[in-house]
Amino acid sequence: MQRVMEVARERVALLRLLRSAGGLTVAVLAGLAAIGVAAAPVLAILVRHLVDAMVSGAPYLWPVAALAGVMLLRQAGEIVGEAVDAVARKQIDGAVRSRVRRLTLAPSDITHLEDPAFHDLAARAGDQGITWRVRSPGAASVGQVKITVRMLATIATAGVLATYFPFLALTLLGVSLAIRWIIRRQWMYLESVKDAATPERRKVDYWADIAAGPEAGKEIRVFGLGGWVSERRLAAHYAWMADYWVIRRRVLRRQWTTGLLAAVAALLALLVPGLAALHGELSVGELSSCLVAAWGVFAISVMGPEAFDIDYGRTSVTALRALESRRSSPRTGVPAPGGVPEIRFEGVSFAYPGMPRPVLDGVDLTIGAGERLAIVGISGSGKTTLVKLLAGLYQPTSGRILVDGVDLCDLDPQGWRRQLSVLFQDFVRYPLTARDNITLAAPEASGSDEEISALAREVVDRIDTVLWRTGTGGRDLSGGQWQKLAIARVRYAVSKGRRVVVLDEPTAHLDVRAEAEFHERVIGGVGSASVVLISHRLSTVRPADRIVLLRDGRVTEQGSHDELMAEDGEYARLFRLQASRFTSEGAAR
Ligand SMILES: Nc1ncnc2c1ncn2[C@@H]1O[C@H](COP(=O)(O)OP(=O)(O)OP(=O)(O)O)[C@@H](O)[C@H]1O
Repeated sequence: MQRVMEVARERVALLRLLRSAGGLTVAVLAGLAAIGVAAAPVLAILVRHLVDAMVSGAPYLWPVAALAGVMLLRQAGEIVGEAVDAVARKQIDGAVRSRVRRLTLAPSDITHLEDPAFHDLAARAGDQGITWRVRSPGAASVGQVKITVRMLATIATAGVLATYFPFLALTLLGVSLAIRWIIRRQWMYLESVKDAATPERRKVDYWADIAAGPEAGKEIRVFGLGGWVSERRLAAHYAWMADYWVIRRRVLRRQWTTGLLAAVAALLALLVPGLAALHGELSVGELSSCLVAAWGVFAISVMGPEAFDIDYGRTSVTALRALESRRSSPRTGVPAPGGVPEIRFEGVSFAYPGMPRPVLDGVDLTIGAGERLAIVGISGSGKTTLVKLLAGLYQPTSGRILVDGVDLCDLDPQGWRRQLSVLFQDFVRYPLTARDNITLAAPEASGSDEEISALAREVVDRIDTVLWRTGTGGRDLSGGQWQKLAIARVRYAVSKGRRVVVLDEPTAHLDVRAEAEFHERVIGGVGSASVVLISHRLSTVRPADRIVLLRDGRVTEQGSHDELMAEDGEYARLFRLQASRFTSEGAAR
């Protein structure tokens, strides 16, 4: 019973999706549905009048005209229906995809983006691509309309047959629905097998993207990985489909049961009215009507394409519901304090979801208002993670981050981020204009052409140059030019009022001159804002007010460059190691 309720809920949810198709489309669908429901029983009735008139020699012009009219109407309905269905499908699919995108973007942190279960649900909820059927929520929703029409038409046609043979009508309806139920169960089982393999399907998509996308194109060619990538894609495809193929073969072998049931039902549908006509209990017209009606009832046993659309697409609805239920209401909080804040990490620990060991393990650190703080440490010591916590992209597992004494968790995330300007180590190279690549760091503000051009001068002549290598008329930048543009992005955001600047490896791609000028031009140019600078190049961090060394998830050393050198600890050792490589002594070694 619970399962029946669940299926009914799914079906209603599918019909509800129609709201996204727009009023006019739904109205036309409803009109076509009415024609679809009425056509089959009306045809069965008209056939009787036509045949009886012909047999008795009465005029049969009007039954012919009526019959032709209904058939024409049904045919026209099917033609128009194809187009309207396509429109409705597209509108619903578009709406569902937008919904999934909104749900993906809604959380103010990024924990969900690293949860495979979230990605599986998002893949199921969205358009599932084109296999031999279009597997999408729109197709399922339109399919639900069609199946509803078919069911109502079948019941009405069974009603026509029941006026002569109620028991036959009921039996035929029962057997036809049973056949349908069996086939549907088999296909649903198959669909659940495929659904369970969604993580495998994502791997197929990954390998397909790697093979065809521009990102990995260079390495694939230089490493000679073309064949290997194709094999991995194929292997992923087999891993995804292997169980499915085995089970599908088993299901196909079992089709004889439904074939047998169908043969018995067809025999009954022919024999019962036929024998009655032989015994003079039915006129030829009534016999024709019964046969047409019986065939109409029997037709419901055939799983039309819409049934597959529903069973393939209903997983979208279930997944969308699951995504909705995971949605937490957007985090709000108190407005971020005004002015340049003091930021204090108090015993902050953090482990990535699903990871056994914490990356940060009791970090105590204060970033004074207006301070130029550098964070150094070996690769993987947690520098970027600290920045992500500072930006509120993750919550500390324990401990807290205070902004002018207010817990970061209690601050309005959007308001807090309006105070930050972050240049991530893996900053995004947006396939947009140079202007957009700069101004999107402070989308709420507007910048004059002059100021944007001044910021972009070193990189491009025209700020409206499109930086999209695969786009028509676009051009690409070198790694260092992109980094300069990303730095321009930060400077722009600071000019629009950001008060805390975070720079994660901002000079990694810069040439020697640009690196040498970095401190004066970029750090010196941020005015009273605080700066958190992360770099492996210790020459870059040397002028900072304070340098912090992260090790084993904790702050182990801190002080100015001179203080740390005097301390002669890990920082001093790393600094000497780097410096020695530029001295004749180091070069000779
Ligand atoms: N999204 C993630 N999920 C799981 N573990 C992660 C994730 N991001 C980073 N880590 C792990 O956390 C640790 C710290 O990574 P983080 O990027 O903060 O180091 P880092 O000090 O910035 O390194 P680098 O100097 O190389 O940039 C690493 O061991 C890394 O493998």
